[in-house]
Amino acid sequence: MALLEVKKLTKHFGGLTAVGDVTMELHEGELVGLIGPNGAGKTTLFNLLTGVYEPSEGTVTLDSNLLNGKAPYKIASLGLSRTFQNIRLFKDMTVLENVLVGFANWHKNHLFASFFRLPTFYQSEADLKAKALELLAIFNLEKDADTLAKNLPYGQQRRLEIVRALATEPKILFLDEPAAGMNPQETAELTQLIRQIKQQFNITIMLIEHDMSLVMDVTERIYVLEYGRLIAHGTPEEIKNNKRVIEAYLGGEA
Ligand SMILES: Nc1ncnc2c1ncn2[C@@H]1O[C@H](COP(=O)(O)OP(=O)(O)OP(=O)(O)O)[C@@H](O)[C@H]1O
Repeated sequence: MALLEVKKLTKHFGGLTAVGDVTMELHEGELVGLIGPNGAGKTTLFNLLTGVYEPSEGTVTLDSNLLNGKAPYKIASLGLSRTFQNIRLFKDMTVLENVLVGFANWHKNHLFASFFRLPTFYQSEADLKAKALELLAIFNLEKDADTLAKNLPYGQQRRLEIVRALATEPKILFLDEPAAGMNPQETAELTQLIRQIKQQFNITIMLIEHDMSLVMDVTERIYVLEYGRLIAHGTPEEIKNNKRVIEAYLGGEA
């Protein structure tokens, strides 16, 4: 059974159907791409999956839990984590503090564990700090632990955002245009980082990205949206050669 099941998901904004009748599945450990021209509905779809928007129609199910109508923090605590198109770090906090906030949000939502003093909750602050530093070390940010987030170079801020999203130990990580604004070297490092996350954490990742070489390089399957509708689904090779997809992109740029 799929980890995440999306059935006939639809979102209307007034007369506009931003996402229409989208059906898709994510399986455990997969790295899946979500592409489409500007305004195709990619971010709206992420917002529907993470509870920012309520669907007009359709269902989202994670591990047999229906997510419709649940608040974003609740959905996060069930195992969905995301990054945003525009960096949303606590810029005046240190790198380490940003990761600790990730932990804090997650623990706050595990009241059951807290109440019964399960080990997942009752770790001391020192333990959490050690765990945060461990995570930072995996992503080569440990040396910057005490640096204010705003003083990190752009590429590393994006990297930190991903680390913070991982701090909640998600089952699925949604990355919304992680390469936006990056230079080629930063994009190459990001490609490596995404591969590393998949290998080391074995989580499911869904990636929205306009950088086609990055998407084609790292993903196993790709869904393509245009005007809110799924127009294609397949391996990177299949998508690269799909006439309908090529038309959508050429049309979008014309
Ligand atoms: N809150 C909103 N209210 C009204 N319309 C919206 C809202 N959010 C998105 N839209 C519209 O829905 C459509 C899909 O937008 P969305 O941002 O999901 O596309 P996208 O594929 O992520 O685009 P991009 O690649 O440019 O980020 C667009 O026409 C957009 O203007």
